[in-house]
Amino acid sequence: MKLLADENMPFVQELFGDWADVATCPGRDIRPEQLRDVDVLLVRSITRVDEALLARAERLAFVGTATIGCDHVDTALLARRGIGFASAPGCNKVAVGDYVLAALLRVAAHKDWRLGEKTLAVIGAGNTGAEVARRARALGMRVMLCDPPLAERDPTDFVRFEQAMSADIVSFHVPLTRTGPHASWHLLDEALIGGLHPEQVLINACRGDVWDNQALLARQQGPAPLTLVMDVWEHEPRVLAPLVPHVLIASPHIAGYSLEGKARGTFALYQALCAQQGRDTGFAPEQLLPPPPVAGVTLTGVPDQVQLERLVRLVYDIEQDDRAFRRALGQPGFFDRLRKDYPERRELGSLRLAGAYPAMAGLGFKV
Ligand SMILES: NC(=O)C1=CN([C@@H]2O[C@H](COP(=O)(O)OP(=O)(O)OC[C@H]3O[C@@H](n4cnc5c(N)ncnc54)[C@H](O)[C@@H]3O)[C@@H](O)[C@H]2O)C=CC1
Ligand SMILES: O=C(O)C(=O)[C@H](O)COP(=O)(O)O
Repeated sequence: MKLLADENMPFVQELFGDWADVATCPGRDIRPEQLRDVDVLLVRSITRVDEALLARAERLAFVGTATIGCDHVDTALLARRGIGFASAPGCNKVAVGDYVLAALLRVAAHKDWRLGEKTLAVIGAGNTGAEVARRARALGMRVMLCDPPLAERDPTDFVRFEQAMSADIVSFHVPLTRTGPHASWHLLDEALIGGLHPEQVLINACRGDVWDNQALLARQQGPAPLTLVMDVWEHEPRVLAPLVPHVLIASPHIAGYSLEGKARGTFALYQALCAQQGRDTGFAPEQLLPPPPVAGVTLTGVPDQVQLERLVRLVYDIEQDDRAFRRALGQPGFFDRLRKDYPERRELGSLRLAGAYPAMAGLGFKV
């Protein structure tokens, strides 16, 4: 069995090496001719799996994407051609929660805000949105959820989009869709951007095209800019460079890049391929992980917001990501290079807190 995988997918050798002939290559460079004799293709979000890519893939029996988002895969085409498909729902949701928590604490320090006095709206209350909501509640924030597709089934817990957009902080967690009643392409459009209050904070850790980046630039260059946290960008890997100086935290689509999240992603594909081939799964994803660099901390009291930020930074330093992004901006291929060379990052749950109050578990720590 020949397996071709994106070179940025860890643990492929460990999981598939003894039953497949494994080759890897950069995800953006996979060409149709490379797939001629490939049985299994494992990709990440940067490989567009469509008619053109699969033109010569006569043996292909399985495609897996080690990601939550599937907007890069023509799943209808795979179904038509009888090619098995799997993604990794929820694999890196915890990492996205950690990223947004780190961002919230940075924003609060920057604006001299007490988060417990602020409202946060989550647009898209699925796996990643729920992780963010859980952390925000643990910070004492008032949380609004906006998810029209879920609200159609049961409106009880949801607010309308217009109300959500009035929150102090609005965090976006929707899949990228271009058609249908809940299409999310440019969900944040020029008209909406123009109507926001200058004190508001917007966070995008889902897909770049959900925000109109040109319209945002126009707003940021005007007299009343917003506070922005951007992990994802329209037209990645290209970035609208003039926007970056107007963004408080800028990162190269790494919100989900914890080692645990990546391990879960590859493992989900391993499980799906084992199921397709009637093979037993011999591993647990935890077995793939090395011990965390910092395993435990003993607290002597309830940490305040500043101490909490320090505690988060012991595991994940979002400012380091921001600095690396700004340093590299403009260099050829900088976006993909930062992602490829991304330092090993662990989830907050890898840190055990002794003496912690129970709400710390809501923030993602192990207590
Ligand atoms: N920056 C990063 O590293 C990462 C980005 N992502 C992106 O985040 C997206 C969301 O991930 P999950 O929460 O795991 O997906 P999910 O499928 O669990 O949840 C998405 C939610 O959005 C809702 N939704 C759909 N259209 C909407 C609209 N127009 N307005 C409001 N809500 C809407 C859905 O009903 C669903 O509940 C993924 O599709 C992916 O594109 C995911 C992981 C990492
Ligand atoms: O899971 C998703 O969806 C994501 O956005 C991934 O975390 C992005 O990772 P890559 O697939 O682009 O490496």
